[in-house]
Amino acid sequence: MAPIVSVSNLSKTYASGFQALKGVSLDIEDGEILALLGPNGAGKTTLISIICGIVNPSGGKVTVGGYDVIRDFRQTRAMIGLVPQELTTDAFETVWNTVSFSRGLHGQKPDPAHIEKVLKDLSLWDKKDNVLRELSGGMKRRVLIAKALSHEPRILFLDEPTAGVDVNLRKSMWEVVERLRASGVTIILTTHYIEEAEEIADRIAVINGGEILLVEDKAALMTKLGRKQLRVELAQPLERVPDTLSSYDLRLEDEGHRLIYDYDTSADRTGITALLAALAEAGIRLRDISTRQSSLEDIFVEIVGAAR
Ligand SMILES: Nc1ncnc2c1ncn2[C@@H]1O[C@H](COP(=O)(O)OP(=O)(O)OP(=O)(O)O)[C@@H](O)[C@H]1O
Repeated sequence: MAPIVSVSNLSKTYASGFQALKGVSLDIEDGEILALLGPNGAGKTTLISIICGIVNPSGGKVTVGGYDVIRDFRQTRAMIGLVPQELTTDAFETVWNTVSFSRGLHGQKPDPAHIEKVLKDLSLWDKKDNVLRELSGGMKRRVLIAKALSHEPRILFLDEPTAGVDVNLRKSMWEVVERLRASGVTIILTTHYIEEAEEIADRIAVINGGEILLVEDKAALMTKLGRKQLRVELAQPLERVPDTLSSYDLRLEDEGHRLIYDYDTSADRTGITALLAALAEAGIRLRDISTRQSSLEDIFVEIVGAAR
């Protein structure tokens, strides 16, 4: 099936001369939840702003549902709902009017039944006649989601949805996201919380310095999570890994004081027994041994660090 969003060789240089995106290519599948993970300033907001038609690219191409985001702006914008980081709506407008107006802005005919459903789904129904400035921060965030869903988009972008949000709201937001996914909506969320990506995403893309470093199924990343590391502290530092141990994929750390061996806990043979025997045979004396489970956090730090 053709991807619902296709980004190819996208670049963005801001007027200041800063290059925020450097040849980004990414396909987003219909119906998936993709987490776009990256540190501050990585280019996440720039990327989704271009897909949503808010920021113009400097080069490259983006299609949404087969339409070009620049040439066919109306069609692509109608398919997309965007939940921005901050609320910029009129503080004196009511919840009902704000959300209904948003539907109209996207060229859709009024549909009070749909607006009612969206407000009920987001537990905002009893606040429908309140003006926005009377709402708590968490409720305002839910209004942002309601606005983004007002025109029944096929694709929903959530930019840092849980920054500064309490645990309860976070949970209820994930329930909403799950329901939307079940109804066939494609969801892209940006975050720098790794646990968040781990919890909810089907696929994870890591972006840093305006470049996509990795796009992978979460399940595949989880397999990497299943990997462990044997850390051998040496009595005497080694300058390099001896040739007799070259059949093992070993790394030296801490100026030769530590040997690192990565192994798969689910494999029939981890290779640990043979490795320890080989170390003894090579006359290498050990001071200590420990094992460590790698996490998505480690993988993230590793790939972002390696790219620097
Ligand atoms: N209008 C602009 N003019 C100049 N530089 C900009 C502009 N908007 C963003 N940038 C720069 O582009 C880079 C990427 O910004 P972007 O907002 O896309 O990052 P982000 O990954 O969303 O970060 P965060 O996690 O902090 O929201 C940053 O270095 C930022 O300073």
